[in-house]
Amino acid sequence: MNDTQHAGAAAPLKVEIAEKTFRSAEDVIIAALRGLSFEVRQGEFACLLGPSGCGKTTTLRILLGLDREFSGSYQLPEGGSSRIAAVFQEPVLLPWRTVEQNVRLALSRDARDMDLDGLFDILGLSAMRSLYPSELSLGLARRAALARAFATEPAVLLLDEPFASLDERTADRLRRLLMTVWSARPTTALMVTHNLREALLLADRVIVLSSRPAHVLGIFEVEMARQARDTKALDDLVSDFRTRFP
Ligand SMILES: Nc1ncnc2c1ncn2[C@@H]1O[C@H](COP(=O)(O)OP(=O)(O)OP(=O)(O)O)[C@@H](O)[C@H]1O
Repeated sequence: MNDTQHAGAAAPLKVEIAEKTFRSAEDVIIAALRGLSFEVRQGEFACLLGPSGCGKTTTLRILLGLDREFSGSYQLPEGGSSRIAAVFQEPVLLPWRTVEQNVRLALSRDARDMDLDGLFDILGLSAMRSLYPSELSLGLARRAALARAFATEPAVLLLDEPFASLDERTADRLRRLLMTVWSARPTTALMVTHNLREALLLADRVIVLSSRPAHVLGIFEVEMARQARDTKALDDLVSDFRTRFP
């Protein structure tokens, strides 16, 4: 049994998943999540950090309404022109539409003509608006996917390892672009990652998950201002983190 509630814009994203199981091809029951409970406050950037296969993507799929076979409940804040936006590892762009058309198609009809200059500018996409997805590098395609997600001004933004399989320089540039666009348009955000440094660079709070079946081991608050998180500061944050979560 599950239950989805919608709360006011100031309400947190609240997750209370009692259990989520899968049945394997060999008919074995696999418990992916058990007693998973956490909140993301309004306007906060949180990371879900956990080992490979612990149930992170499963959690996002439940929040996106793509998987309703679980016991428990969750509550999504409301607001924005769309309630929820998602950015996945693979930026699912329509190949026969330009970058700009891909972004505008995500908008509600009455917002289709909105001014997107500022958003394209922040993401360094101004010169790529009329390109087609096949003409974009992987990094540019991810930027287009971020533009599409932020353009809808969602009440919640879910990101599933959006920088995976990029070379480290491109990934780092994109992380910084994400922070610039997020700071310009603060949005309640939950990002899945298994990259500790990435989580400590981006997040206000890191929600640390156990191995499968996932539950919360603890919360690591990153109290340092984002501009101060340079290489040395990140090394210190990593060692603080390792002291708490060996
Ligand atoms: N449709 C499915 N059928 C059976 N088992 C599944 C299914 N989807 C996920 N699982 C299993 O549930 C567990 C959690 O999977 P999930 O993809 O949520 O993990 P994850 O934390 O996102 O992993 P990663 O970091 O490697 O992407 C894994 O053991 C996975 O094999």
